[in-house]
Amino acid sequence: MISVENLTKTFSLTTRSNVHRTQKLDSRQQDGVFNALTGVSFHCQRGEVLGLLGPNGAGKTTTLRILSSALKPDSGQVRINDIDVIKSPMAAKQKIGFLSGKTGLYGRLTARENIEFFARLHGVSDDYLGNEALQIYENLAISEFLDRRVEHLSTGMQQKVSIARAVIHKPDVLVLDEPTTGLDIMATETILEFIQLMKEQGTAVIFSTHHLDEVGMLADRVTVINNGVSAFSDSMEAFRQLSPDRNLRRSFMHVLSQEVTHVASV
Ligand SMILES: Nc1ncnc2c1ncn2[C@@H]1O[C@H](COP(=O)(O)OP(=O)(O)OP(=O)(O)O)[C@@H](O)[C@H]1O
Repeated sequence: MISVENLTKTFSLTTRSNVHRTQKLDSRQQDGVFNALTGVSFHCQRGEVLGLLGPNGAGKTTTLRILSSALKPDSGQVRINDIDVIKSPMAAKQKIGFLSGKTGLYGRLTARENIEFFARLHGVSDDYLGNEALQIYENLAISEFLDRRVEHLSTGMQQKVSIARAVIHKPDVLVLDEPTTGLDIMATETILEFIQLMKEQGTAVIFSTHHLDEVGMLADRVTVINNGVSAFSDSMEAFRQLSPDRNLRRSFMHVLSQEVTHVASV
């Protein structure tokens, strides 16, 4: 189980590039700082999928980077079972698999070399790589491409290799930042089926997306981040009930129009 409580993160806007990033006037910007997160909380149990929604710039990637310990929050807590992710990032990295927006694969290495390099850093055995790992490759439909250099693979194929790399050390929690953005229907389908499989195997999966149909298909829980705050965090059923006709787009728009936050206590 992963629990996230009251995360806050402020970026300093001292460099030209940072100022440029938030050029559009945003109420979160003041006195040379940008309050990207001011209160994000949610949780996801073993064998659950949580869909993380929010408009552009809401704070989804910032939140997910904190979960993966790529970024430190100013305050708040992230716990995976009994591990405090912020205090013990190395222990947490063993428990979490993270797919970020950029693939971060080495183009001149093959897909297999990329995955195995990462696996060995996490202490994965050769025996596992020669046996159980083959099922992961099969499930992601990358078996035939494993010995090609990553730079020669399509975007969808690279994304699937990145996902294989994120799960090769058997993490308890899988965090995927917009895993299907820019992919074709076939690659998207494979990735959605893979998320479902991870859930069935007991992994807690958190994925951010702008595609409400993906959330409708897979998610047990929904968190909506708006302006750096979790404006809604509850079950899929509670999210559907926000709209009289259980329409996800209308539920989403309803949350964005509300000042009052709805965060379930359990
Ligand atoms: N290093 C930084 N310095 C200043 N501002 C930043 C920095 N990183 C992120 N931000 C700002 O924080 C806000 C939240 O960004 P984030 O990438 O988390 O949004 P997001 O919800 O993932 O958006 P999208 O859906 O467009 O990917 C944005 O306004 C962004 O410009």
